[in-house]
Amino acid sequence: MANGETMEQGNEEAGVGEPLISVRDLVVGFGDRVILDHLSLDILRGEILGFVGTSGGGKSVLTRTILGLVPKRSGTVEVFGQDLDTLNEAQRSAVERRWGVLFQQGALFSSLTVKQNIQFPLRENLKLSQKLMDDIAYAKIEMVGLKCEAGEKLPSELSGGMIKRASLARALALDPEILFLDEPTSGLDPIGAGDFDELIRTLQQTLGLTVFMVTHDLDSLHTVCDRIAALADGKVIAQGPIETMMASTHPWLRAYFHGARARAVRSER
Ligand SMILES: Nc1ncnc2c1ncn2[C@@H]1O[C@H](COP(=O)(O)OP(=O)(O)OP(=O)(O)O)[C@@H](O)[C@H]1O
Repeated sequence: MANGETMEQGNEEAGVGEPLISVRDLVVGFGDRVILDHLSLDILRGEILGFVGTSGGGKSVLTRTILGLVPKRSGTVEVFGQDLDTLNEAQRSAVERRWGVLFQQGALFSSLTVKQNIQFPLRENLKLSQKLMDDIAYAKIEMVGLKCEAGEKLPSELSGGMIKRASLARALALDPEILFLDEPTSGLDPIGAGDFDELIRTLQQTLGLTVFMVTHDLDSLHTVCDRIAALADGKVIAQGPIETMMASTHPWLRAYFHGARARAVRSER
């Protein structure tokens, strides 16, 4: 949070909806290391929230904790107004169907074609005819800007950018309301990264998605994020639109948003 700013003020500033995900007082650690130390954060309906922080600071750990993949020591995580700890298995699966995840490495199944990868969550969660599953897979392939021939290819036959798009298509298979993206543009050249950012923005606007995006990419932060939250020392130290982050006096934020790389990005814009 910027100096003296409350979370509510930050939300109003961004002009977006109510919290879809609320994290309160979250503590996560491994052995005697505390990674997230009483962290609180809201992800608001309809926004693209960029999440930045030092390398190894716990950005992926937060994502994985929200998704229920890492146990927490204390605190609460509410998704769609429900505390995941209080849900039974069926209720939890129902919540999980409402989010899509794009992990850093894409994580496609290497022995399945793109089409089969996209159909994997459909098979796991729904009973659909093969024809309908094919129609859905090709609709998602088109949605992410791939040619329909890509559906028959194995991940090893795709470029890095195509793998990102195919992984995104799989994350969209169940028409999620919220997308979690872990460094979606890492490994892409600047043009590929810019195209991918544009795709995320278009999908967010046309599908009404909420997006939580862990990123180091200053271009993405400037061009597609409605709000940014910054993690340091296990806590969210600032959040708000890019202007709020740029105006922060916190040393890490100053170095990040005003350092040599940041100046280079701004001069290109
Ligand atoms: N399962 C685990 N067991 C032990 N330590 C872990 C585990 N998962 C993550 N960590 C540690 O937690 C810390 C935070 O990791 P995390 O991957 O969340 O960082 P990050 O902010 O996403 O970093 P980067 O920007 O480099 O991807 C790291 O020191 C990591 O080694």
